[in-house]
Amino acid sequence: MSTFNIALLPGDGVGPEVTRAAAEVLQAVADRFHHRFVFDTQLIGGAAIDATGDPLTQETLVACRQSHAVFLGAVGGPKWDGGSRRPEQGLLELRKALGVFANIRPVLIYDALLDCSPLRREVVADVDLVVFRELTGGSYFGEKRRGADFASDQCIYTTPEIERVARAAFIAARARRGKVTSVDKANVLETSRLWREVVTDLHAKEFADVRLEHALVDSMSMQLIRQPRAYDVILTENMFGDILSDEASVLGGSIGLAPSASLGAEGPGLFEPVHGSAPDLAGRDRCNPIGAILSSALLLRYGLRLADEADAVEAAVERVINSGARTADLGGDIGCQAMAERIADEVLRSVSHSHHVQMHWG
Ligand SMILES: NC(=O)C1=CN([C@@H]2O[C@H](COP(=O)(O)OP(=O)(O)OC[C@H]3O[C@@H](n4cnc5c(N)ncnc54)[C@H](O)[C@@H]3O)[C@@H](O)[C@H]2O)C=CC1
Ligand SMILES: CC(C)CC(=O)C(=O)O
Ligand SMILES: [Mg+2]
Repeated sequence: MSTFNIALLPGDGVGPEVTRAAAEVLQAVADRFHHRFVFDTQLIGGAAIDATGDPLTQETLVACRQSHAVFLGAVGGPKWDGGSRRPEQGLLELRKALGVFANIRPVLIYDALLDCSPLRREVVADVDLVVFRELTGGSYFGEKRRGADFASDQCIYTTPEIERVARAAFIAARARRGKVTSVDKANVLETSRLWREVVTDLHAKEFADVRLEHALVDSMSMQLIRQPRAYDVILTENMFGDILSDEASVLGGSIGLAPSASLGAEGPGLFEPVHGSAPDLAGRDRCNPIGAILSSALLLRYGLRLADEADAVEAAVERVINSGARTADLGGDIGCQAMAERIADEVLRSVSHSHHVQMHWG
């Protein structure tokens, strides 16, 4: 029996609900596959500010560093808006401290949910794409200044920062359909001009077998919903990736379904749903836990290298969706907890088989 330490950071809003759901499914995996998962629950975000004044405490950081993988729910909410310490700052600091520069956001389309997307069936059917978002650079991390009548957020990218996330995207593309669309704003931004040069050079030197195209972020955000099947791997910088991946989640039917994995060169990965703390749903058992549960599948695959176990979770999610179970965001009336229980039960009964295209990276 192998033992893995998993740090759980529930955070704020629906964060604790979806974290509980993911932990329940992970426990089912441990039972079904005879592993031992030791969960260490720690504060982050607004919950950490309330308890300690700090959105990321040293205790939380040490627990994360000592773990094999970190699972995070969500942070933020109106309670802390306008405060001097922001919950979101804790998450940004954690990403930086763990060095998780590549944020991988697969967009999953379930046939049974095609009608949940506001887009036409024929537009979203068979979409299979993944966003590689740079996660520890750009304007979220540059110097912030605020004067009486001005504010600025500096956006800096270095060549190594661009190269390492681009390399991850090219490697993923090789294992998929062999195409990378690099998104920037090179007609306006100097950082984007460097981004385009570095991606082009790396492609020529190491990945000439992969098809590379460049797109400007404004037209990309239009094409992504007009012809999403045109894309395989979308590579982009931090803020553009944040925005495009929320947009892309609409293709699958709900942001509540969308998972993510954040990986670095070494150390534990960070796994979190794409959505935020959804204050409108918090504490009501109304949110969809599937984005979190699929993030726990990514934790198994990339964080713990347990591919069969990850397949089992993904297959269990698909079977439960195919059975007609729907949370409110998808037009149903099943609660977050009941949905998690159904998926955990399916995991316990599972033999591993999954149709999802696997990414091999990290
Ligand atoms: N990774 C994180 O912790 C993130 C935190 N945030 C924070 O979350 C707070 C709320 O931000 P919003 O802009 O409202 O984004 P949000 O993603 O929390 O919610 C946007 C919309 O999606 C819905 N939604 C989100 N998660 C859902 C789920 N699991 N099931 C069903 N519906 C779901 C919400 O009800 C809302 O209508 C803010 O404080 C923001 O800073 C936002 C994004 C990411
Ligand atoms: C720091 C987070 C609130 C940024 C975000 O929206 C995300 O990572 O998806
Ligand atoms: Mg976001």
